[in-house]
Amino acid sequence: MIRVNDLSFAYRKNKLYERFNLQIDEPGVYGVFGRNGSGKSTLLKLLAGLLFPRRGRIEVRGFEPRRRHPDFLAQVYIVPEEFHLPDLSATRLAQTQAGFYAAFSAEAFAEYLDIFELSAQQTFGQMSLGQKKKAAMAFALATFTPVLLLDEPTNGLDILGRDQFKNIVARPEQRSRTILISTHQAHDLERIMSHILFVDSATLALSATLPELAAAMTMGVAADAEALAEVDGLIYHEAMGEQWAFVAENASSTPGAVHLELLYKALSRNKAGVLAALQATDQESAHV
Ligand SMILES: Nc1ncnc2c1ncn2[C@@H]1O[C@H](COP(=O)(O)OP(=O)(O)OP(=O)(O)O)[C@@H](O)[C@H]1O
Repeated sequence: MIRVNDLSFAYRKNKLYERFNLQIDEPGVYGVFGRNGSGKSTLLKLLAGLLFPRRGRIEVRGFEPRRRHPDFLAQVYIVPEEFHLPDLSATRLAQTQAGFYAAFSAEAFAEYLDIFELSAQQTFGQMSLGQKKKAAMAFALATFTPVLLLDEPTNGLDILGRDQFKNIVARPEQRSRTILISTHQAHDLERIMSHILFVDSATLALSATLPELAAAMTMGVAADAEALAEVDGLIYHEAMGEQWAFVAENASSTPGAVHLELLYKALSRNKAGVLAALQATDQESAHV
């Protein structure tokens, strides 16, 4: 469905991706993580055909995004972190733009606006920043394009708005889509993610499902240094007052707890340890 082979991309002399590979074959909610400036927004724009690779090949649902074929544009919807909405009401937006997306659902749009507590008649010019973001998201989610790319979707949303967003993404009608979400709100969004992608140093450092991560690692809090010393296979730990948060290899056959913020820190500080844990479970399951 999405294939990136040997991608190189640079903004003038600023090399961002070098021999980058990514393969996505199944629908799901993919969390795209990485440090500031690691290239998450750039990756989403490359997949949407808004930027062009310098080298390598990108394929999304059989199309090369850079060609911007109309059939490709009808299948992929992106909400960049910064976007512009014309000064229209939601109703008018649907009338003017829904026609581009064959599976757009006016009923779902109305329902999502309702969940976000927005009026379909109010114009975007009269909305706050967070309300505009919700309106853009409601439209994007109602397009039902097979591929949906959301850059920092919960930035600027209040606590209830974040819950509303999560509830919509988790609804059954969204399940057949491939949704890529670039975010730093790991803790906030971990409940809805099925896969994790981690971009680091111009490469894809990690691509795993949540069950794979839970089989390979466990994450939690040890009451004190003594308790931490008893944790086998430590990959990462950090002080939290008297307590210690940790990521460790999961030696048991029951899934460990996954906390994406801790995983993110472990990947940033000890990528080799995380990858070794994943590889170890890979080999174990290959022997079953
Ligand atoms: N239009 C541009 N022109 C030149 N350089 C750019 C441009 N957009 C981004 N960059 C640079 O490319 C790098 C990656 O930017 P990008 O926005 O893709 O990162 P990101 O992972 O989404 O970051 P953040 O987490 O801060 O949103 C950064 O070093 C940034 O300065």
